[in-house]
Amino acid sequence: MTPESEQQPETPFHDLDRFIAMPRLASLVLSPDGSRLVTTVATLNAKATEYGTALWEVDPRGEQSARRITSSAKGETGASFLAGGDLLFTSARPDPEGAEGDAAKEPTNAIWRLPARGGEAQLVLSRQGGVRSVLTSSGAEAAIVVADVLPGSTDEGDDGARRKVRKEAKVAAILHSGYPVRYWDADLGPAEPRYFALEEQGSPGEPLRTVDAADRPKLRNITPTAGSTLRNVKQVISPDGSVVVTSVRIPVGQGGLRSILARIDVATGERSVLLDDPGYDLSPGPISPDGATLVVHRARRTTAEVAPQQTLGLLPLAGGDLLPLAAEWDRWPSPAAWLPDGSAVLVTADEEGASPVFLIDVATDAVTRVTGDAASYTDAVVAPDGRTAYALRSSYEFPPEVVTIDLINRTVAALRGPVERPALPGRLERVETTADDGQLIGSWLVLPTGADPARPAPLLLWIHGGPLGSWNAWTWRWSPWLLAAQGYAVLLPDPALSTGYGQHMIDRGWGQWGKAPFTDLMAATDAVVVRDDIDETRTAAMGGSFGGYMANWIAGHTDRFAAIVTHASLWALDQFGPTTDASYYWEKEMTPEMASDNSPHHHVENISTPMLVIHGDKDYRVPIGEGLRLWYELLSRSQLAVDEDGRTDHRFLYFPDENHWILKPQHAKVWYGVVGHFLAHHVLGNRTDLPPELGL
Ligand SMILES: CSCC[C@H](NC=O)C(=O)N[C@@H](C)C(=O)N[C@@H](CO)C(=O)O
Repeated sequence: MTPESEQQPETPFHDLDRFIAMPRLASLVLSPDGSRLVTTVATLNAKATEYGTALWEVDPRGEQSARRITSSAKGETGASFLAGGDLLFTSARPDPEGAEGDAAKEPTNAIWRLPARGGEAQLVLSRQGGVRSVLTSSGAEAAIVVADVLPGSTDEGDDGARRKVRKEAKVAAILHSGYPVRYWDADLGPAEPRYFALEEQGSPGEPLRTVDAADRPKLRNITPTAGSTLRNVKQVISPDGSVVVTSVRIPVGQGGLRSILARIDVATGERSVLLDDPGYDLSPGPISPDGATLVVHRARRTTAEVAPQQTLGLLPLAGGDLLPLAAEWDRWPSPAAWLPDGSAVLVTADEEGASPVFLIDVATDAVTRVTGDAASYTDAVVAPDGRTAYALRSSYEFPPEVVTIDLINRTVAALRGPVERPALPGRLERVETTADDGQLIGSWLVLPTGADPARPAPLLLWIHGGPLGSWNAWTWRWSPWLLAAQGYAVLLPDPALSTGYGQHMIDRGWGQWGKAPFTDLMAATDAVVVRDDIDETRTAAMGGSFGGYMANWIAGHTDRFAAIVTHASLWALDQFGPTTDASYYWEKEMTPEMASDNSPHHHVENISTPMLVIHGDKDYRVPIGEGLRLWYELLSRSQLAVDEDGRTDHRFLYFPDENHWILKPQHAKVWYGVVGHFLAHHVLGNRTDLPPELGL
């Protein structure tokens, strides 16, 4: 323990067990009448090895305390209100009305319904292949189910029989003829997503009754011939439930894919192309309350010379041209909801280290910033009065919480949610510096309690991933407060390629990762190490994913840091391109020459800084080959001395059963424990214990 931390009041960030046990809030849905808000809370199980989720209700008026409304060992998620007020959700919990022998079946995600009038949740629908998600319409008692089917199956019974054959033969093999074959940490296939209409028994609003399995609602496949085109795409349903608009990913030859928009008639399954623009990948935003207009999100398709750009448009669903929406606004908006009178669209967009809520007037294109604080908003929903919105809000000072937003007065207030804000072991400051080309570089600086000129804090430079992102929201994955609790200051800069600073910030780093992103990071570091509350002689750099790429690049280009931590990092760009799960994306990011010019592995001989390499074997985005090659090349070619046992000061923390993220709570503890140990040794000169769970 450092002298600094001994004097700090205890916070959950001083104890990894308390940190992983903090409940985590995600998602927010509002009932169509605006009277009920439902969120999801993840809590740690008794063995501290897994998170389970439950649904909680939050009073939109802020009067009542939040209350838990579901409970089961398997957890609940995917909440969505039916027009009449009943709540659908998904869960792999057992059916209390199930037949004998059901308990022995492998649990799959099924659809459950919690009646608005109270009472127990009832199983609505379960199928052998499980259910991915449910979409409900706001104005009619209609629901669409997204679920996977084996492509050759003729109906639900046949799908079940084919699954049984695979399962009993213990076959996991997948025969592919197209691309992609993996996504983040999931193997794609052999099943493919389909959309189903949920054919209800009984009339909307009719009191629920306990129904026999045979009488339960049925699924009607409305996309039987979709092939693999609906994998990992977004879809929306019209307010009257008659139309689904979806992205469709079409092959464009040689492993490439692009997204167009299709309209599916729910009654007939008839599908038509709504919008196809070879220059853009398209995804659907919300449909206007009158059902006439779709918000379209357009992501410009890149080349090595043309950087990405994201814009919105309005598309008449009855046919017509796409009308750009706020095209002159130099931000990348994510559409969230329409105002009930159809006059404006509520969006969020990264902006200078925050992600505020904005309103775009559809008649004038005028953009109004609604939330003024330096926080990030997600899951925004609008109440039927059109004056109030609700959202999840977080920042580097607090994890997600439920807030109410007054759209007229532009004020925000926290509601009585299921979780409290934790005490922090320090404070947050916004700092800025100017790069050589005049670009302003903004950063968040976490300062540990007690840092002052008499006791300057050691500094950790943390580099975000993407690279198209920004340090602007709370993350459980890289919490700077755990390091602040150990006495470190943590610098969170937004270099070139970060979002929220205009298109120029993207353009100046595109295809040149080793140039402006690197020099911006160094400029941000230079600007804080001159502070008298920071100790310039004790610094380290860390990053994950693209941030890990940057950490590797830094290692080969400067010895200013005492240690470097590189997690799930890109090392050799020539091999990364064809082995990542989305090579077609990478192909449009750099030419082979640019990849070679910007590849950290060419600079391994310059590396003289101890590096902690961290990688998960199930990482399909940055495949394990990057970590393995980095590790071997560090040992065989970097400048660090090797002792007679073949050991250097480099370390490799390998997770055989984790992916791009470290998800298991016990592994998150090991991650933070090993990182803390490595930094204490190389930055502070302290010997600390390794996590006992490593068994060393
Ligand atoms: C397949 S090429 C990279 C696509 C994407 N880049 C977008 O900016 C991406 O996934 N990059 C990862 C290498 C990465 O840095 N991921 C970030 C953000 O998800 C991370 O923090 O993991």
